[in-house]
Amino acid sequence: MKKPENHILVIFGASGDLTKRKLIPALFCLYKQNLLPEKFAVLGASRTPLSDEDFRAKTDEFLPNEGTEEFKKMLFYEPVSPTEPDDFGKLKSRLEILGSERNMDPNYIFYLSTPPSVYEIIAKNLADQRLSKSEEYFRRLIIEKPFGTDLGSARKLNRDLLHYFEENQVYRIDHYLGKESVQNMLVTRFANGIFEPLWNRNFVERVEVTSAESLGVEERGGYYEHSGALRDMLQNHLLQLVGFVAMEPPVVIEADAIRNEIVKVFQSLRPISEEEVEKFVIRGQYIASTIKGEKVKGYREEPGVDPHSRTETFVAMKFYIDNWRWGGVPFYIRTGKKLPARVTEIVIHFKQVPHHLFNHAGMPGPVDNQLVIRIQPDEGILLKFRMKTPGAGFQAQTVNMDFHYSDLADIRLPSAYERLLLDSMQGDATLYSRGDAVEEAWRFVQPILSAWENNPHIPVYGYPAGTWGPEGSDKLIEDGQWRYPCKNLSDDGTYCEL
Ligand SMILES: NC(=O)C1=CN([C@@H]2O[C@H](COP(=O)(O)OP(=O)(O)OC[C@H]3O[C@@H](n4cnc5c(N)ncnc54)[C@H](OP(=O)(O)O)[C@@H]3O)[C@@H](O)[C@H]2O)C=CC1
Ligand SMILES: O=C1O[C@H](COP(=O)(O)O)[C@@H](O)[C@H](O)[C@H]1O
Repeated sequence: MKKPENHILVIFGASGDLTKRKLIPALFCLYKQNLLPEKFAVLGASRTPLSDEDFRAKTDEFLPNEGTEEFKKMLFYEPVSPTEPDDFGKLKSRLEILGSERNMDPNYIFYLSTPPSVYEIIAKNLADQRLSKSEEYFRRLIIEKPFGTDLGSARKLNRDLLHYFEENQVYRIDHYLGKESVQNMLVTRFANGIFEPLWNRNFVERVEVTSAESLGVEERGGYYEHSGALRDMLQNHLLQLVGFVAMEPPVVIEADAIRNEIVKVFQSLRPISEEEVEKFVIRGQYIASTIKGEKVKGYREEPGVDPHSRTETFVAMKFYIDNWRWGGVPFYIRTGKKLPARVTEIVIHFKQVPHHLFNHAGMPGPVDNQLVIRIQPDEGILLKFRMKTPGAGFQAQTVNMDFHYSDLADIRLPSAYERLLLDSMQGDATLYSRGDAVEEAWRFVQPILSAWENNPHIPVYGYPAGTWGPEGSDKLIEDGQWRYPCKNLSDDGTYCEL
């Protein structure tokens, strides 16, 4: 693979969690694979006063004990407050010094790993120093989610950023798109002749997307209280997965071609009105329970969480995509914390046969064929179909054809951040969200946010930690049930209303 052009990566918010836990380890993996540019430097920039050495030492926790010395020589630090214009003058001088010491072109990527409240001011201060645009060199801006907290703020954020940078310079990270198995969906669908003819309303009964986490909110209660599962996971990661499942074949595998198709899917999402929210959307919050004899905290007992909180830690919904391919096919999506397993998967349920030849006395009823795309863990694809049970008569049973990525010898799955960072260095925005798609996704979820805000009577159902969420989520699916990759873990699998 061709190495990216020489550049300096500036990370704002470099003293924070994401930098040490994800970004620096991802850069180290790229370094080990010899995928970083010939000449490259990382300049950490945040308010905490740190020296280069302090910054390097801070990265130790998530790097291997040995073999990192050469890599760490590429890490530098400059104290910068996003709101201090003078600091950006110093940042510019530091970039020039680093560039001339290393004989590098002034290509820059600015990674905003700060709270979103300072995205605009950082962009402005960069622009004021003439660091945002250049005729000759590349200037890119990577931003972390959340891209706004509702439709209005998302539109404002886009407008604000596009005041200083062009859309093709802005890389909005949705780390789900960096997952190998998500990208494989494109290959599975469009590099095989067997799936695409069936991938439509004529053969598909319903589509299910689950992203379950076994962890709770851990130390992020303060952030999560103002976010909840709808904003944190559904508006972005889950809808992006829907985009990949439902999109039309792009003309070419290029950023704009793929992103155009994803936007079209989002534009075709049938709007759910505020009045319909109760019918189509179920929210829940985990409550204390006992899992395998051990007491587990409820969400309201977590640090940073209001003891009367009504923030949802679980959301499930049903919706339709009103277009030629998917007209009338229900889509069901759900996500939640403190569920029985960490699993993200997409299930395509195919329609049953029109006449049940083998459905006579003593035989189990017809079962739909399912294609399960396992995003994580144990990435792979599973096809469930019926086979004759060996022996007399015509007994049928469901069997699995099961591919696991781990069966591919010598294949290491790169982390999402590794892939996405490398893509941004190559100038490839295919796996980054485009502004219009982000706004369309907010447009779709906005009535849900408004309904919850305006109608406190809409229930937040409690579900015991370690179970699959509120009972109502099962009732969303009229003819069938969610695929449960494992059973409830809670000893107390009862439901209640908060
Ligand atoms: N951590 C994660 O796993 C994920 C994080 N994200 C997103 O990434 C971004 C960074 O997250 P994370 O690293 O966890 O956050 P942290 O709070 O750990 O770090 C953010 C850094 O930004 C700086 N900062 C904090 N508040 C301000 C402020 N008001 N003005 C200027 N700088 C500030 C701080 O550095 P200093 O005080 O030194 O300036 C801090 O170290 C956020 O947008 C988050 O939503 C997205 C997905 C996952
Ligand atoms: O963006 C987020 O994603 C994580 C889940 O990511 P995964 O790669 O572990 O599936 C989630 O825990 C977090 O709340 C959310 O902000």
